[in-house]
Amino acid sequence: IRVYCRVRPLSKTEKGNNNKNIIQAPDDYTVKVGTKKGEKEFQFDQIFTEQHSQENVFEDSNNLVQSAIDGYNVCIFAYGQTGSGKTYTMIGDSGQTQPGIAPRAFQRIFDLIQENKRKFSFSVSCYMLELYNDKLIDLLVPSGGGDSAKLDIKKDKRGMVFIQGAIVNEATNPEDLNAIFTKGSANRHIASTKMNAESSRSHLVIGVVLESTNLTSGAITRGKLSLVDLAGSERVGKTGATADQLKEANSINKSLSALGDVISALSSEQSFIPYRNNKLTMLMQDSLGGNAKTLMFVNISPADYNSEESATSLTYAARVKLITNDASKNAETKEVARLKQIIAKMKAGEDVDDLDV
Ligand SMILES: Nc1ncnc2c1ncn2[C@@H]1O[C@H](COP(=O)(O)OP(=O)(O)OP(=O)(O)O)[C@@H](O)[C@H]1O
Repeated sequence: IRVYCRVRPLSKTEKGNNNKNIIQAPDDYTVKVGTKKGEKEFQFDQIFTEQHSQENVFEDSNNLVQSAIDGYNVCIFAYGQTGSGKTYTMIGDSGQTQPGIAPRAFQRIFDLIQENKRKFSFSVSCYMLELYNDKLIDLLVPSGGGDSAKLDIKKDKRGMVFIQGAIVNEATNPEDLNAIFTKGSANRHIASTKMNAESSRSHLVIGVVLESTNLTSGAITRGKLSLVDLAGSERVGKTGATADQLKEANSINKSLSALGDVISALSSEQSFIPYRNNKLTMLMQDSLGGNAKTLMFVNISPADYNSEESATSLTYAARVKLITNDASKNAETKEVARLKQIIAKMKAGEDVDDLDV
C-alpha cells in the first residue's frame, strides 16, 4: 500500500482569522506537524503541498489506471477530517475547474482503450454507492438512492466484489462516466437531504469495472478501479452533539477502525483478515490485499486549530504505512550494504564468497 499525504492550503477565512500554518514538509517524503505536545514527524511515499497541482497529484497516480486495465483491482482512497481536501483530491473543486483524480482517471481509461483497441475490445461499467450509518445506498437509483435492503455485498468466482441488486451503468466514453458520476452525486445530495445528513458523514464508493477481450486469443481480463472518498475522520465532541450526530460518529469510527484493522492484518501478513467486521471493509475487500494495488491519500489541514486532528490522521496513515515499510526498508538497506560489499571486494579482486553480511 502506498500512502501519499496531501496538505491543503490555508483557506481565505483561515488567513483572515490569522490562523497559523503548523505543517512543514522539509522534503518530498517527510511531513512535520506542530502539536501542543510538540512536533511530530511522519514519513510517507510522497508529500503534496499547496505547491502541487491536481495534475502533479494525478501524474503520480495514473499508472494505476493502466494496472486496472491490465486486470488488477486498484483502489485509490482518501482519508482525513472534514474539510481537509479529500473531495478536492478525489473529485476536484465544485465547478470542476480543477478536476481531481476521478474525472482524470475517467479520461485516462478511454485514452488507454483507444491506444489498445487494435488488440483488445473493452467494456466499461460503473456502480456508485454510499455507506451511511452502516446502510448501503445505491446512488444510481434515481431520486435519492434505492432500497438498501435489496443490496448485498457479494464476491464473484475470482474474488471481485459486486453489489447484488445495485445498478451498473455501461460507459463508452469519458463523458458517459462523468454523466454517471454527476447523476450519482445528485442522488447523494438528495439522499443526504432526506436523511438530514451531511454528505461528508458518509463513505462514497465508485467502482469502475474494466473488461478487456484479447481479439486474437479471446482471453478475457477483468480489473476494477475503485475510487473511495471516506467520511470525515474527526471525532465529535460529546458535549453539544445530538443523538443522531453521535450515532453517525460512532458508525464512522467503527468503519474506519475496521479499515485500519484490515490494513494492519494485511501488512503484518496475518492469516486471518477481518474483512467481514464492517460493510466498508467488505466493500473494499477486493481492493485491499490479494492482487490489489492500493493508494491511500491522507488529507490534512495546515491550520493550527486542526493540529490534533491532523496528527491523528497522520498517525492512522503511518499505521497503514509503517509495518510494510519498516520491513522492506530494512531489507533494502541490508541488501544494498551486501551488494556494496560485493562490489568493493570485486573491485579489489578479492573472493566474494566469504561475506559477513
Ligand atoms: N489542494 C487544494 N488546493 C486548493 N484548495 C483546496 C485544496 N484542497 C482542498 N481545497 C479546498 O478546501 C475546501 C475543503 O475541501 P474538501 O471539500 O475537498 O474537503 P473534504 O475533506 O472532502 O471535506 P468533506 O469531508 O466535507 O467532504 C474546499 O473548498 C476545497 O476546494
